[in-house]
Amino acid sequence: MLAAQLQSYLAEANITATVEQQQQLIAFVGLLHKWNKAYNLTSVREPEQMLIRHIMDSLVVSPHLEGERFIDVGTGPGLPGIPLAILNPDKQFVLLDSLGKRIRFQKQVQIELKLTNITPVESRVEAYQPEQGFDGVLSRAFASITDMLQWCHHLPAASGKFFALKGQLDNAELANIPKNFAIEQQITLHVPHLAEQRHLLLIKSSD
Ligand SMILES: C[S@@+](CC[C@H](N)C(=O)[O-])C[C@H]1O[C@@H](n2cnc3c(N)ncnc32)[C@H](O)[C@@H]1O
Repeated sequence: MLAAQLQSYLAEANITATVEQQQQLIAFVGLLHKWNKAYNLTSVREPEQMLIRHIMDSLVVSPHLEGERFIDVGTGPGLPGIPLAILNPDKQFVLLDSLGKRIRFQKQVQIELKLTNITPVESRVEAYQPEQGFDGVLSRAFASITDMLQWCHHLPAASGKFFALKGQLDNAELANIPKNFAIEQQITLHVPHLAEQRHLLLIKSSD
């Protein structure tokens, strides 16, 4: 049932996934559902809704990713990082969150789904010092754009950018982003069967 739903949502969104990737996505939903009570992972309780609100909402970002190395800041249970890692096995994803129990959940997912391209990290983002800058800094339901840029300015490589997944855009928030950053592109995302507006902001340092 869930597998058929996923297949039709992927077709609607024009996203290609192998049978194995589809199985991994469904298994991820199963683990989110199984461990949600114990780990308090998401307010979305039903697997059918998780498919739309978490899996598809993450996957629609995939066609817009540029580069090989990404960090998902404030990833919680691995959103959008884990669905994107499943769909893009050639890209690497650091999944960072300050809450240990969410990182423990991600490690369990990593083992059960045999994901070799994710690295769960428990840290506050402000304190995290990577050896190398990232091509992309992903965020979803993390912080205001201004706070996110202030806390994460040290993370992208010189050519890297921020990929901020947002709901309804707040004009005041957009107008007030720090002066040394510029919104390069504002993309409207279409998530099958989701009524709410979704946007992806691509932001670059203008220094
Ligand atoms: C609302 S949740 C969003 C989780 C996920 N990105 C999603 O879309 O479902 C925000 C997450 O950010 C984490 N977080 C908040 N401040 C943080 C910080 N300074 N450094 C790292 N993680 C942080 C929280 O622990 C929480 O898991």
